[in-house]
Amino acid sequence: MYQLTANPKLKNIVLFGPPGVGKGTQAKLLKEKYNLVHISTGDVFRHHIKNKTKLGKLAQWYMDKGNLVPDEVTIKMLKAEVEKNIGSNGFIFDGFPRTELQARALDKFLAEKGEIVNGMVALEVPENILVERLLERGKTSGRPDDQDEAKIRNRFNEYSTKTEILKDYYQAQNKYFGINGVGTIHEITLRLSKIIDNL
Ligand SMILES: Nc1ncnc2c1ncn2[C@@H]1O[C@H](COP(=O)(O)OP(=O)(O)O)[C@@H](O)[C@H]1O
Repeated sequence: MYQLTANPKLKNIVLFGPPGVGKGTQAKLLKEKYNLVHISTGDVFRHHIKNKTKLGKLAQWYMDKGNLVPDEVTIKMLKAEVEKNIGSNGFIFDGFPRTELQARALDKFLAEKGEIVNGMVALEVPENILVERLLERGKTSGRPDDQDEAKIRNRFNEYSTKTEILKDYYQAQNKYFGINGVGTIHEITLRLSKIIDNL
């Protein structure tokens, strides 16, 4: 039903996968290729933390522990980011939704605008490789949540208990597309593009 009202040129993509899987790297490349607006909830929160806003202070309390920021706060922030970019070709959501409540909120919010999530593209990489990657990133990223193995493990725990089920949520709508996330950056961009081209 939503298909009829949605602008066929618009593409709203959810880039999905566990911490450290390479969503940020790929989102930046795909954003250029498809002329989409990239919204990384992690980046937006870090921006608020850097600028010491009220939202930043609140988010930091959760992020520093490797916990998810509460849904209510995250959804409000995400909506504001979308509103700032109305009229774009579409969005790449990176790090959102991360809970079923967020996914429902996104569907509802987009439907109000006559839009849909066209597809969730997921990068799949084994967890042991990811922990190594995150610790490596922690040496240069300056991110406190990348520097401590206990925090990293907690992020995976949040992922497996709250986020992973979104695979089922989108699969039920025939919108889940998983790809192997091990390979060169270029190989992975090609794998993702093949899916996006057919959405
Ligand atoms: N959609 C979201 N819901 C709740 N918390 C979020 C969300 N997106 C980001 N965060 C918070 O920001 C942190 C870092 O996010 P991000 O940079 O996307 O990390 P990662 O590399 O772990 O995928 C998360 O661990 C979480 O605390």
